[in-house]
Amino acid sequence: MISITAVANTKHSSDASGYARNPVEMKVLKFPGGELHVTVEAGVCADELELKAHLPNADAVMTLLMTTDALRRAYPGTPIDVHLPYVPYARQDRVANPGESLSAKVFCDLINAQCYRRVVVQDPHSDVTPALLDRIVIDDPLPALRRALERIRTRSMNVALVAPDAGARKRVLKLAAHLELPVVFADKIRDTRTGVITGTEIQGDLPDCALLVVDDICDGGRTFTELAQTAREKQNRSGARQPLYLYVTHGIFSKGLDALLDGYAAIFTRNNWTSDARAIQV
Ligand SMILES: O=P(O)(O)OC[C@H]1O[C@@H](O)[C@H](O)[C@@H]1O
Repeated sequence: MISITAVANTKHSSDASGYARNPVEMKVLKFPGGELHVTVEAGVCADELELKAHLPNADAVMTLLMTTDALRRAYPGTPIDVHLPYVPYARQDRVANPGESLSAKVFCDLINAQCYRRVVVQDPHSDVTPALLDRIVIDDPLPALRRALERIRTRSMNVALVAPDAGARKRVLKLAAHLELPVVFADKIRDTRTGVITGTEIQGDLPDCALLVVDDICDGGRTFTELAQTAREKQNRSGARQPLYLYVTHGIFSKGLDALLDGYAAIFTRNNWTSDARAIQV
């Protein structure tokens, strides 16, 4: 879904904030052949424009590009900020096998060509996205994670963060340092040709406290169901039974929540792509 807000400076009016924020209506049509057509409302008072775009598929990406063009024509010279909580294609950020495309670069080049004033994203998958996207602003990840921790702490006092794989390690270490929490490391074993996860290992002993697995994305969920199983086996061997929780910024949950909820006492997310309210939005 894409929404547009017109922000107008009202410093000389009675509005206390100094800014008026008004929605800009937009219409998206799909022709029988599959092509899209976008029309935006013209004439809304705007010193700047904000686009919010949830981009779960290629039609949504095309709609964003056409909306941007429509805005440039209807509001010439007005700066546009785009908020892309999830950056699609950011996960394929290196060429792992000869002959592959570099998807992250293809998508970031498309966004850079739009010349937005700012591109605001949440929890980019790796350092490659900030390196490729011009004028990127990364939203502070701590408030949402703190809200998840508050919910857990009402059930059990101490919490350790778990980095589910090597890719998550740097992110989780940084968050844990800010929050002064211990960290547990896990390693996901994946076949790079098929993408299939073939196992998970957890390093060392598990601390005697609740465990919060933290990652950027839950897609099909295999990373997390495998990790939950490995954690349970480890706990069974040591006789401990610390509750396991999951926090992901982008809750795609493409295979639903049932299998995940077998392994986790609660699932927290900043962006729930599903209508399943069992994933707690924080
Ligand atoms: O296992 P699923 O949920 O399909 O995929 C999510 C994982 O794949 C990675 O890119 C994400 O960072 C996360 O670790």
